[in-house]
Amino acid sequence: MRLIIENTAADVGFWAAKYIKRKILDFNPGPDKYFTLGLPTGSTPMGTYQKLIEFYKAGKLSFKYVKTFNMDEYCDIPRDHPESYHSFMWNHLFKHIDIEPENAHLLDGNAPDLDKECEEYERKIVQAGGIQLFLGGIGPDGHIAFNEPGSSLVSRTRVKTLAQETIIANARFFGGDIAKVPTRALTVGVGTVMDAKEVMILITGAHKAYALHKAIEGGVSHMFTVSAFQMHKNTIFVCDEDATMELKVKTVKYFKGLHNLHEKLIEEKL
Ligand SMILES: N[C@@H]1[C@@H](O)[C@H](O)[C@@H](COP(=O)(O)O)O[C@@H]1O
Repeated sequence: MRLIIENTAADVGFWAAKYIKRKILDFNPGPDKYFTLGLPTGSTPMGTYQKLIEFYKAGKLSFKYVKTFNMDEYCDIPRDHPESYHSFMWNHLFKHIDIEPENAHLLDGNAPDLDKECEEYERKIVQAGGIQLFLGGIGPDGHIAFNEPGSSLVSRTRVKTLAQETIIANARFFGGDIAKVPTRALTVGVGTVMDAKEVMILITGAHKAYALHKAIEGGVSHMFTVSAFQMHKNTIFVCDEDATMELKVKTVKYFKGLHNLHEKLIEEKL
């Protein structure tokens, strides 16, 4: 595991975007070789998306040969609802870059047969050659995607009922009205994300400090699904100073000592 500690949430977004750019460029995608990127929604990745858009606009990065797979989508709200994850992704990323719309995959939370929709999604990921890099955020209860506490750590894409904590956390996007937050969602499983070649999880803010502590210093537990990534060969956690508040001094010192090594991961190649 790597833990990258940046000063601010904005620095986290910049670091993550530079890492994604570096990975895509190194992969050298083309018509016969698409780079597959897993993506989250939420406020945490917004800075990363903004920087990716800037790279695209500056001609430093293209998404023409990139396929994306989003982690999750609400059920029971229309696709064009302003708070659907479809709307979020189009507004915050896809409409600003050169990705082909058919390459930007999102689950359909209104599909007539939700189980079939989930099975199909898994099949599409396999067909695309698996995910190269899965970007994720976490909920304050340590959930990844919508894998709420108690989710199987080998779960696949499926329908989930949201935990009360998630509904409360997400009410801010629905005018603060808990009754308006959907109670079900489709989500990739922990196992689906674990299959990715690499996983990068962004954690920012003091309100996520306990979650970061549990994610990397606690044991692996299905009650804290992000902890599963302790068992993944290639996981990078990127956090800001505020999120380190519950970590041991020893942990912080160790990873800060690796700063120069971490900078090499995002170095621009000439
Ligand atoms: N399903 C999403 C998660 O994928 C996301 O990581 C989490 C955190 O969101 P935020 O980044 O806004 O804290 O929110 C939702 O629950």
